[in-house]
Amino acid sequence: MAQLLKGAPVVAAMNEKNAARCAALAARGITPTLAVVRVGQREDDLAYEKGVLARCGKVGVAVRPFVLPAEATQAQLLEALAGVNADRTIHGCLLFRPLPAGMDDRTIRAALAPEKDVDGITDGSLAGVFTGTGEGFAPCTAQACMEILDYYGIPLEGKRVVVVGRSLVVGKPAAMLLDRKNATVTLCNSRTQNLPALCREADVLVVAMGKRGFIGADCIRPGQVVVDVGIHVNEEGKLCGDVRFAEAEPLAGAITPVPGGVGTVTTSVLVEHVVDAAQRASEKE
Ligand SMILES: NC(=O)C1=CN([C@@H]2O[C@H](COP(=O)(O)OP(=O)(O)OC[C@H]3O[C@@H](n4cnc5c(N)ncnc54)[C@H](OP(=O)(O)O)[C@@H]3O)[C@@H](O)[C@H]2O)C=CC1
Ligand SMILES: Nc1nc(=O)c2c([nH]1)NC[C@@H]1CN(c3ccc(C(=O)N[C@@H](CCC(=O)O)C(=O)O)cc3)C=[N+]21
Repeated sequence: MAQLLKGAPVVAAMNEKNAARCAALAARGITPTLAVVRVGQREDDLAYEKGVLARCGKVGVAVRPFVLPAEATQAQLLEALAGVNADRTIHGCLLFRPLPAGMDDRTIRAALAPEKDVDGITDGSLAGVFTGTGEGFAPCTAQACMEILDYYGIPLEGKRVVVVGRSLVVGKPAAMLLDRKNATVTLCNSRTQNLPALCREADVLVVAMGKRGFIGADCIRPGQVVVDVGIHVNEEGKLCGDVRFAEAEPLAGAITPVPGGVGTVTTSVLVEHVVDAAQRASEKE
């Protein structure tokens, strides 16, 4: 039986801290405020948005939705972002991606003011993750993995960590953050050979490949720590991860469940970044 690395206590601890910091800012007349920019009505955008609204409301972060129709042009989205950038009462911005076909992700990302990039999508934020200088913000999901490992006291220094998936949203920044903890990190991609054997060598296995149930018992060494970042909906309409939980759980030493794991912590990291951004902005005034 593996230890369950549930998100709930991590979220509770982060909520408490975020709420206290919000109250301190409110006493100075500042309401940390997040702009949520969405193009169209994609289902997983809406699911994430719902979680963000609930979590923000709970700790005292205001949310300003900017919703554009699915057929909006790139110029219209750039205009919305310019409005977000110019508005001094907005401290952070969450832009749902992937963007509709026909919009250039790079152009759009570059349009967001780096100091409002609480989701870590601009090159400036990612450079900060790379250099460890603390400028910008790390992508929330990558940081959520770290928050869980930290909360449960999972040792990383000198440990072998295998990260499966190298997207800029999760895998690559997670590898950088793990490296910063002096773990020995192996970063895998779709061309990686002998993935199961490689996975079994890890002390900590982080899975962010976007393939439902891809990781099974053949990839797990008894006692391993498994962090499952994947979020999918199965045939029964239930949330599940990239890891086949029923197979992995009896082998693993500790494992994050889906639902109730990394995904729940992601929103708390986002909220923390908004509070950080509001605090930084207030210190500049
Ligand atoms: N918990 C949360 O809050 C969040 C969860 N997610 C979930 O995390 C998962 C990953 O998301 P994201 O990073 O955006 O996904 P992407 O599709 O952008 O990236 C997937 C990565 O996995 C790699 N990969 C795919 N197949 C294999 C394979 N057979 N062996 C090794 N590597 C492979 C790809 O390699 P290559 O580069 O070679 O193509 C790629 O680097 C998804 O399930 C998503 O829903 C995402 C964001 C937030
Ligand atoms: N710029 C950007 N950043 C994202 O992080 C991003 C995005 N765009 N576009 C959409 C996808 C999808 N995504 C989800 C995250 C959590 C849940 C989710 O269901 N969360 C539950 C918990 C899930 C669980 O229990 O594991 C919750 O917050 O309560 C769903 C979807 C983020 N995304």
